[in-house]
Amino acid sequence: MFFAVISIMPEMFRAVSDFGITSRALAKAQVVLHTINPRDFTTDNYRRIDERPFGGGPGMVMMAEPLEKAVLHAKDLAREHFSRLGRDDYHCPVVYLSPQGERLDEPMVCELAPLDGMILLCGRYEGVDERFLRRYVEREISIGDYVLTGGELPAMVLMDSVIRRLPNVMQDDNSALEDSFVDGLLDCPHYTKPHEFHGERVPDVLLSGHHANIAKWRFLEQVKRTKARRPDLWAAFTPNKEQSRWLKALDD
Ligand SMILES: NC(=O)c1ccc(NCc2cccc(O)c2)nc1
Repeated sequence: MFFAVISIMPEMFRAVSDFGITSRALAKAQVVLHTINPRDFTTDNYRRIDERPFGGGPGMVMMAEPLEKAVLHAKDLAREHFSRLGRDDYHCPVVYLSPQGERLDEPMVCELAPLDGMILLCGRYEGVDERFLRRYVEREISIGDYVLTGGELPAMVLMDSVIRRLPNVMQDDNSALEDSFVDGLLDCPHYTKPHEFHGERVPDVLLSGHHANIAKWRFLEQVKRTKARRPDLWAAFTPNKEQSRWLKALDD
């Protein structure tokens, strides 16, 4: 998967490129990451990328022109990348991370993971000149209803959530399938060694080796936890046939 991030703080992306599963995905060339600094596309001596907002008000706004040169460069990198793969039919949308965006959730991650790539625009300050956004941005995404000092952490959250769903990236591809939210419920409790921790033992069913009982126990634990913590998810949940049978047993 191809990623190009446009950011005035490209070093922040070492968090993705130098650590963990995302760095391994990069090393195995399952993921390509380019960082592009709009400052490199400025022409004045001060390398200006922001200016005071028209109409007054606090803070600064990111200017359209350096961002335009940066995004056109990102598109060139994408074209080169995919032409090396003999492909010219790729789709690599420009995505802007902002509190005004569509809320990122697991269904959206599943929708984004199959994309050929993404060009991620990380805003800072008060935001970006609207004329640039209207001309170049295809998707605006928010990771939650709060404001951060920049779009870099949201961009890394988005990248991480997508990269872990790529085939052969996780230790066990199934782990991404059994996450919280994947089946519309929160995840069940997990246990591992030691068998006893401050006198608290592991639930017997998990030591029974009886896989059907274990699956049922885990599902019912998911249900209990989702009902208690996320009634909104529980209200939207539609059980499959087997889950409906297990639920009936719960009510009996
Ligand atoms: N919730 C998010 O995904 C998110 C994204 C970015 C961000 N900060 C940069 C920024 C960018 C644009 C406007 C703006 O007001 C702030 N903060 C939070």
